[in-house]
Amino acid sequence: MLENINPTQTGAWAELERHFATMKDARMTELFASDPERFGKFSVAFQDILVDFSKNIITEGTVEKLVALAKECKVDEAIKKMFAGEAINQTENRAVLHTALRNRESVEVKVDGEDVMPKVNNVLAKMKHFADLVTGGEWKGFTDKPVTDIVNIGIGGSDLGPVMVTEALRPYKKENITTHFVSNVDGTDIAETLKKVDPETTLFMIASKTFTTQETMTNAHTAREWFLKAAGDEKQIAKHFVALSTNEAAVTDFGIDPKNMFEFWDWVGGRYSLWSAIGLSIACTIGYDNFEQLLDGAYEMDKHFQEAELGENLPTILALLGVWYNNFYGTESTAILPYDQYMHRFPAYFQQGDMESNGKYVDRGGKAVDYQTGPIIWGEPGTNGQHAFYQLIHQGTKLIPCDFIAPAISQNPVGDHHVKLLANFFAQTEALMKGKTEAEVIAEFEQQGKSEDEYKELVPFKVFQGNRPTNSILIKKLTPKTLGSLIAMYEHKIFVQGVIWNIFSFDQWGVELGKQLAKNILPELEGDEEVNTHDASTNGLINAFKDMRK
Ligand SMILES: O=P(O)(O)OC[C@H]1O[C@](O)(CO)[C@@H](O)[C@@H]1O
Repeated sequence: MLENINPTQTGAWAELERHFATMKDARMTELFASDPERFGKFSVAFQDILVDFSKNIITEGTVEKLVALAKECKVDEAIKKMFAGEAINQTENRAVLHTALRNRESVEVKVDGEDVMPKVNNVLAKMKHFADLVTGGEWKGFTDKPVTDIVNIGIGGSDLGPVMVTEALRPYKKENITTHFVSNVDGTDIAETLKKVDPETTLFMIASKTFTTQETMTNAHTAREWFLKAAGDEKQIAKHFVALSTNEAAVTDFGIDPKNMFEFWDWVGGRYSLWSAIGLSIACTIGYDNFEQLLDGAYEMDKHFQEAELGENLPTILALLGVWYNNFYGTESTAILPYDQYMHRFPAYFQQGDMESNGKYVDRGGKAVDYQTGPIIWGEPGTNGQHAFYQLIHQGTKLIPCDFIAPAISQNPVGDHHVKLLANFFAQTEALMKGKTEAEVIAEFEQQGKSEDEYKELVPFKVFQGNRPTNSILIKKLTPKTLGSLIAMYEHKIFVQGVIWNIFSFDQWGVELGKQLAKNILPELEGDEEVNTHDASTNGLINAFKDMRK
């Protein structure tokens, strides 16, 4: 059980409020000018990852007070409880053990008195065997041809993780396998994918923790019909359909042989499941050895998270900086900006990871909170974002803390692309911090030989206030291992924030209402009768939809 601690009632919070009053007008440029050691003090190197958080509106006192808040909110105890398999997902009475899936030394982890590691390792061994057959061209279809295409059908955590990782690790892709992802219930998604593949050489992975999700089951049934039209015999399903799930009964009902089911367990949250059997599409795309490297990287970060002092602990530091802006500066969103094209789905992945975890207004005591919880997460790869939304980050009225992520070594060292990309990466965080003063704008005009009359009206538009906070996360190279560490770092950041905000980060009741109402509406869309069971807007829209289809 995690304790019910209102963070705003702690001594550390009151201390932070007082401290904020002294910090709200602080300028980062001045903090840098007054401390030549600032970069060293506010950066942490972890293996091939360097996190520089010196471009934040903080002093050593800020960090001390934030760490005191983490301590008062019992973050250290919460970490121990999570890793030990306590049922910290209290509203579902479940342990939270995605960390056991990458527990590479197989240290015993007990759930209800049973060590889960033997079954974790059994599934990993089964995944390895299967992935080796697929990538080795030995898994054959109903006409005895090797599989060339995988279609992963899943949504949310059963889609975004595998999509993000297979995209991020595209340079490690096996040449003989092409992987596709279908998630949306919009028929266009599956229809367009099926146009690209051949039933004789396609393997479908039905990825669903519950095996009841409407979108996934609808797409899975469409794929099954499409396949059977070509194969003509249900017995062939075994060669072309596997299930990644916790629900053996529903998998069997669907017609998939349980021996083609890769199991995981209710203590793996959907948005934390890429490390489990849900990662089978990853293992079959980049090869099992690389999948294992991904697990290794996450495990290294797990150890750091458990062992490092809170003030040196990367996930905790990132979490505390987020709390500082969210709860004291009143920021509403955080941008994740990878300067790596392969990481283009990384922001979307953590949009689910963070917003489904910490988008909660009820605290662990069941009461509505009177402070802000999870931020809005968004982002796009640099430099595309620069030419789209950075204007608002630089000169808008909203303060948006940003994480900039870049590899030092490119997977595609073409000409001078990478140094140009990285020049932008460094320039943006510098510009966001320094801004440009009125005097600098005027000096620039004068250098161009412009008279005061020519420039004076333009000056205010060209001033940048600066003082906009960023973290820079520089990684040596985007490898399976560094990616594993990076993902685990963000996962644990979300966890620490949830503990401090006194919410339950591992349930997602907020997605249920829409699902229920859609179920009620579905039968009403059949037939011609006018619908009048809802509010006037919903009735009006449904009836207009029916009219349009006449
Ligand atoms: O894997 P499942 O059970 O199909 O669920 C898919 C997704 O649906 C949710 O339950 C809600 O959107 C997510 O948490 C989950 O990742």
